[in-house]
Amino acid sequence: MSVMLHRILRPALKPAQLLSAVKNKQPLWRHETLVSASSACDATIRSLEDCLEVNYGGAPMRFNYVWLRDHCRSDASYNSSTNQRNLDTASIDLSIRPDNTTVQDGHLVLTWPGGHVSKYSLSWLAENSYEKNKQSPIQPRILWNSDTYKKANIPSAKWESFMSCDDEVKKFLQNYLLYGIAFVDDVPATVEATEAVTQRVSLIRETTYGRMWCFTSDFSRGDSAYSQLGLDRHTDNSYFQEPCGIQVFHCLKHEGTGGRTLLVDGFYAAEKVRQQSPENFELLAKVPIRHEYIEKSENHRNHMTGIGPVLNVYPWNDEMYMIRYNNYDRSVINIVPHDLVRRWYVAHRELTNELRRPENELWVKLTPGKVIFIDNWRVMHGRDSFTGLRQLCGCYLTRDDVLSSARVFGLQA
Ligand SMILES: C[N+](C)(C)CCCC[C@H](N)C(=O)O
Ligand SMILES: O=C(O)CCC(=O)C(=O)O
Ligand SMILES: [Fe+2]
Repeated sequence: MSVMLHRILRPALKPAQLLSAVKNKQPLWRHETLVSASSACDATIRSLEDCLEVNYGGAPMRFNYVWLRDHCRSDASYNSSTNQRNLDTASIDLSIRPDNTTVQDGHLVLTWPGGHVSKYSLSWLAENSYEKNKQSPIQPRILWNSDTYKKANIPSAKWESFMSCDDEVKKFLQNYLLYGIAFVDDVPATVEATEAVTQRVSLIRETTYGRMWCFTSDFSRGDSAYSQLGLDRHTDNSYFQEPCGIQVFHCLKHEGTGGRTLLVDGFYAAEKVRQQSPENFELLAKVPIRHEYIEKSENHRNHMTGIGPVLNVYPWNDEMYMIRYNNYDRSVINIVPHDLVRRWYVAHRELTNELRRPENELWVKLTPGKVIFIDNWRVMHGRDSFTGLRQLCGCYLTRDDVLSSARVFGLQA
């Protein structure tokens, strides 16, 4: 491939400095090197003062020199079989600049002072540039209310194919990532089959409630879930520092009335608050709230607390990643000054009003055979009060493990 090198010479020094520079053998000119490669993967490169500008297709991309040295993919710098860095980042001169810059066969090739050569494929650079990534969310989602969810007509996975076909699990995970809920139908109404379905997705997270749990309204634990009472929308484990990422439910039996499951997209409601009153959104994203689970019975002793804002937002792009909303388990507010407390209640009321809009409520009756996976960092669940024997089994999963499964399938998560 032919590579054309154009040197654009620009005075780097003021005339008065020139003389001493000559004496001290310093470079007189700062080089802005334009490298244009005439091939299918045309790229032009400009060396700027503190970064390299790469024009390759889309918008110009800028890469800091230390970043480039740090992200060198040569064997000495990076172990490509473990995908781990070998290079000690602290050994890089923070004012490093390459001595030579070229484009060869779709690669940017840099020669560093001392002779080390780094090669980066242009497509890898484009994929990993700030310019490419600044626009996209960490996790793409489709926020919903009852109507839009129903209209989307998302198919449930089916037990048979789910258990035998990876592609079925991939489709299921894609729906789960986008909507925060997903269903598997025709599952045998047993704890074992529920466990098997879950394990197709990921690891089960054991908690104080057990690994696989099966519960009914017997007050076996100190929590209203173990009653026949209706439960308002909430997320579980708000009293964990890291609430479980997923909740799995399978209703194995119900001989009675009521007991439908309520689902509400918490992010949909919170986005409404963000649009209507950014200051309330900010309060919900900043004010620390404690949740607590205190259990003191013959068989169980627990005292868990989790502290964090109701809305958890990535600080670099304001994207929401977790909502912690459970009015039952919310603990004493005692680390917030009174005037902020007043404003927080106003913000909390606005969010609650949004969460309670009937058009945001998706009601489903869980029946034997239907397993639901709920994103417990996003979608709230609740239930009608009920009569009769109702047996629910399920488990929790850790979010990291589920997202890992999704990425292994090539999904963005
Ligand atoms: C699901 N399972 C019945 C096992 C536990 C229920 C835990 C309920 C608790 N109030 C919470 O919101 O975390
Ligand atoms: O009984 C139900 O449908 C759900 C109860 C509940 O909120 C829970 O177990 O986390
Ligand atoms: Fe719950």
